[in-house]
Amino acid sequence: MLYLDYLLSPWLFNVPKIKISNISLNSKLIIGGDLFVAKLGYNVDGRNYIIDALIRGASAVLVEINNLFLDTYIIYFGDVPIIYFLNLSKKLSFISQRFYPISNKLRLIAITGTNGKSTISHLIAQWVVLLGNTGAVMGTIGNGIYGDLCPSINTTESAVEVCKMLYRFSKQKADIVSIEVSSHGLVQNRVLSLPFTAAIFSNITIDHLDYHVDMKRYIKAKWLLFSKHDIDISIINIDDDVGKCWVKKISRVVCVTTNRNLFFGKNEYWLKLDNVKYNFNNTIIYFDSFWGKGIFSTKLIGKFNVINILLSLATLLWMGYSLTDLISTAKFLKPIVGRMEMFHSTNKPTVIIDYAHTPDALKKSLISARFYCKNKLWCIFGCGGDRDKSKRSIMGSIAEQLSDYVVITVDNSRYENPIYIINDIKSGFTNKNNKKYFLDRLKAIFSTILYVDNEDLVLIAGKGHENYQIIGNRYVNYSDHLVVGEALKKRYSF
Ligand SMILES: CC(=O)N[C@H]1[C@@H](OP(=O)(O)OP(=O)(O)OC[C@H]2O[C@@H](n3ccc(=O)[nH]c3=O)[C@H](O)[C@@H]2O)O[C@H](CO)[C@@H](O)[C@@H]1O[C@H](C)C(=O)N[C@@H](C)C(=O)N[C@H](CCC(=O)O)C(=O)O
Ligand SMILES: Nc1ncnc2c1ncn2[C@@H]1O[C@H](COP(=O)(O)OP(=O)(O)OP(=O)(O)O)[C@@H](O)[C@H]1O
Repeated sequence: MLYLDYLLSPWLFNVPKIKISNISLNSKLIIGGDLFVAKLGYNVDGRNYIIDALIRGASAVLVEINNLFLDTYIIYFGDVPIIYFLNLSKKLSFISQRFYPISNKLRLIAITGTNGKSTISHLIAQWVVLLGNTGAVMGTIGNGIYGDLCPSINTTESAVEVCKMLYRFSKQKADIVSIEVSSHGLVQNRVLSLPFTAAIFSNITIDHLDYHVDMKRYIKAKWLLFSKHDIDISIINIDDDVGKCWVKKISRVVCVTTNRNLFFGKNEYWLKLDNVKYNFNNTIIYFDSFWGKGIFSTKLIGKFNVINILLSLATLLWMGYSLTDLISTAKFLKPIVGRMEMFHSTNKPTVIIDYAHTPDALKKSLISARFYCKNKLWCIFGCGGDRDKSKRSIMGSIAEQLSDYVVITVDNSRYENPIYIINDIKSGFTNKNNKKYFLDRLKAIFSTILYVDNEDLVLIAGKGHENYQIIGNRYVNYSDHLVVGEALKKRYSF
């Protein structure tokens, strides 16, 4: 509970003293005493719901406007002030943080990049827990104290929800929160007010061009985290060309690389891979860094997970965790749900479930999968509807080049006809050999697992942890994990 005049005092002085019990962007969630924020939406104009919010008992309304002359103008509906704000989307994170303050002991870590955000954020939270602290995460897999996550709507939730959750984590005495920050989240200022102890950049490759239009604008959106946010240190993957270019423009940075031939100055912060050994059940990592050298083994598999682990390690080292403790606990880090998760049992084919849904992720997961495959490599995947169409044919071409058999199926078709999506993927193929098509994902996976040889490996890409299929606007129960479990159970030993 807070008073409106105090809440808005950095921007306005003539605001009445009214008790506010909560902030909400959605009129449907307003209950008596709440502040309703009516913003210009991408689908609908939130200002159309002001009356709805008032009927439900809103005690004040903030309205986003484009007109400079109306900025900070207040009209009243009975006793309820309706306040016009220019650039409300830029102020909302600050307003929300004033309403939902966090302890200054809570350290926030932002993770951005096309791929690897969930993996890195979960690795950090897990590692922090292994070291005796309380870690929390916010991102695609869910939000909450590590081990007790609630499903998320967005990778990065709205400015209001982010602050609300941090307030809760702060009360739950979390020490560290790792927050996935999407490019949409940056453009929409969802984390603008947050003081980040560290900001991590994993990589940037083609994705989300339906929203950003071209790569230049997509990169510019990601750069917002490092140029317009409050950050103590940037932890940058310099194997990535964009990351390499950015470190020249950032003053406080830890450079992370898998290139052992790179050397760093005495005054630089750095961490590099010295050597790596990939085994069937684990990966052995040798590294060198500003903080010292080390070796550890991890249950995470897949080449790309090496840089994810190194970025997490560099962040925690910079934050003051001991090198010895980090090394001794690394072997307890668990693979992240739906990310290069391998299912292997004797006399049955090996199956990997991976969330790869971008061209680069699919390429890297297929390259990694090949390493664990003794015979033929099968790739089952689809592409999302109403999202970046430009990646579909590229993913088709990658799957054709890097696997022996390709099975195309559906993956969150939303309002698009799945046949058109499949045709877009097909347009990336150079021939018709070794391809199968299924409009039913369950059948695609079930029949493939029953059909393949014991020595084959089936990579199922795209849905990872998701336990639904989005058709139209309906979330229909569906899980790759359950289907794989049933299919492997059903398969008799050859
Ligand atoms: C296109 C887009 O980014 N939309 C995001 C945006 O929604 P919006 O505010 O424009 O929504 P809108 O439907 O036009 O509604 C406008 C306003 O009217 C309000 N309203 C609406 C109906 C009503 O009855 N009453 C009411 O008050 C809404 O609550 C909203 O405040 O702001 C919302 C709050 O932050 C987001 O949840 C929403 O994400 C939608 C669901 C979405 O699908 N976004 C995707 C594209 C996205 O953001 N993806 C990224 C990256 C994911 C990845 O890396 O793969 C993410 O961070 O999730
Ligand atoms: N460092 C990396 N480089 C390239 N690909 C990666 C990397 N890390 C993970 N991937 C691939 O991306 C997929 C998604 O990984 P993860 O969920 O960690 O990324 P994300 O950035 O959170 O994705 P999203 O924002 O879409 O949820 C993985 O299943 C894997 O195929």
